[in-house]
Amino acid sequence: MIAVTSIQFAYSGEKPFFIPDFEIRSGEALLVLGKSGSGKTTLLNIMGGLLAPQTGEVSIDGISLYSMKGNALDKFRGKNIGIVFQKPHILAPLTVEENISLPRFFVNKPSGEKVHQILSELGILEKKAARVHTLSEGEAQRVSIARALANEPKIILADEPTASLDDENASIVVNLLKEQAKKLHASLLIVTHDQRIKDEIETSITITREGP
Ligand SMILES: Nc1ncnc2c1ncn2[C@@H]1O[C@H](COP(=O)(O)OP(=O)(O)OP(=O)(O)O)[C@@H](O)[C@H]1O
Repeated sequence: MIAVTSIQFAYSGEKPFFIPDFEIRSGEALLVLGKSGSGKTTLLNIMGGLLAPQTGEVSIDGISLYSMKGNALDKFRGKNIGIVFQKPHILAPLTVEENISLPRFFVNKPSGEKVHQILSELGILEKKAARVHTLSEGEAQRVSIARALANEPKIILADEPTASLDDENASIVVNLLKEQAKKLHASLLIVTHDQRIKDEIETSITITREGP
């Protein structure tokens, strides 16, 4: 479970964001909606341990994220949080399989079978030896999801995962995220302004720059 409490955040010299308190229990999903510039990616980065708020707390299973710093925070993030970025951050010189193995390598977990299982569940096993530039956008997004899931995280954060996808691929990607979150008993947060996702995930909050 992830809980966001009393967060205050402003980029230097800018006006603050209004971030409501909320929690996402294990196995549950939440959509964060809001116009462009409302602070959705900012919120995701705060929840992912990438951007410390000025005040307030993000806690994961009772552990306060920002009570940790530097290496300890990086390790905790690597082990517990899977982030699907807006643009797939996949490493071009590596194959699909190597890209998915990397996060496991960093936390000293063996790859092999687990990586095959994830690739197979996401329907990209036959692409395991492929280089990233040979993939379609839908496939690249699935690789990106596979990489976020590689360490079987407790928290899955996805930033506009369907933005560049057609209806069919958008639906496949959302359902994969939902299924995997259920299976891992993880909390899933999807940040989006894609109206198509609203039909797939019922619970949502909307953030605005002006506040309530
Ligand atoms: N590092 C930064 N320094 C200063 N301002 C920033 C920084 N990153 C983002 N911003 C500003 O903060 C606001 C919110 O950005 P953010 O990316 O969180 O919005 P968003 O809701 O995710 O937008 P979109 O839907 O377009 O991705 C924007 O006005 C943006 O220009």
